[in-house]
Amino acid sequence: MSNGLKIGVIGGNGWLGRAIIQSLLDAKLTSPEDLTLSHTGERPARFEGAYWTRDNQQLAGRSNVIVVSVRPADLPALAVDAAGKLLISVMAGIRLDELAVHFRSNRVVRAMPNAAAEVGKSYTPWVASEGVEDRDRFIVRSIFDSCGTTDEVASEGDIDYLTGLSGSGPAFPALLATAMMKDAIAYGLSPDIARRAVNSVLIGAGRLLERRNECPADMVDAFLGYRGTTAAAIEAMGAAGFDAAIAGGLAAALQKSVSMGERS
Ligand SMILES: NC(=O)c1ccc[n+]([C@@H]2O[C@H](COP(=O)([O-])OP(=O)(O)OC[C@H]3O[C@@H](n4cnc5c(N)ncnc54)[C@H](O)[C@@H]3O)[C@@H](O)[C@H]2O)c1
Ligand code: PRO
Repeated sequence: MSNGLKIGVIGGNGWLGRAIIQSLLDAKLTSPEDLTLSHTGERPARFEGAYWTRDNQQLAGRSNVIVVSVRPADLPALAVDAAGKLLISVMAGIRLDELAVHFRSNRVVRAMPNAAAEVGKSYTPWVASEGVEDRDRFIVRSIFDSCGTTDEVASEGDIDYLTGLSGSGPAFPALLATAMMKDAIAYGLSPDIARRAVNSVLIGAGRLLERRNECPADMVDAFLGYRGTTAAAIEAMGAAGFDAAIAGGLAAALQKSVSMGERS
């Protein structure tokens, strides 16, 4: 990335904003001096050297790329003229055409990172408006590569679907782990042992998938083929409606993403 890229993050003290900023700094994509970050309330004591402001128009004036990381419900109160700037929104549900009108920019990108940006492991799909140029695409890819892996996708419909699948995704293994913890404690294991066992399973399974880089179904098939305790568990979970529960959850997230865009 060339020097001189000035990035502004609106909502820079939020959960996702902080994770993106830390990833940018860790990847040395930008220096703190080239960052302008906005906040509400007291000035945050983090990202030393970055310029913090409560004035989002000032942030726009100091930046050539603006990342909007406020809650969708806070968008109506956020008045910023970003004409001539590349504007990247990570807000769930908010459409490209609304972003273009609201921020007065024809170079807008709608992206959907996830909470694993905090550890540089987000999957971030994005879609761009017609005005987005090749250099803008390079910048968007560089920003989200620094947070993990990224793909430009074909349509906003894909982003709505992926908002549930990968945007919300880190919550789902945590949900599975919580169910496993409850069962272990009901069986009589101590909470400490149960937590260590369950967390190790999640971390180990993630590493296995990462190293083998195979389709998860291949891993499931390998366990089914073994015809032991794991196969017994997989078959019982399937019979109890495991796949249907996942499909229902993803459908609910998709519906919510679409409705958030319609309401705003
Ligand atoms: N957290 C996630 O895992 C995740 C994943 C994907 C997408 N998103 C999207 O990212 C956006 C931010 O989510 P979050 O989880 O970081 O929320 P958050 O509530 O933690 O952070 C939002 C921040 O924006 C600040 N803010 C609100 N209005 C502001 C304004 N006018 N100027 C400056 N700052 C302002 C708030 O004070 C807060 O610090 C949301 O739109 C959400 O849909 C979040
Ligand atoms: N986290 C935000 C939400 O739950 C947006 C996608 C994931 O709404």
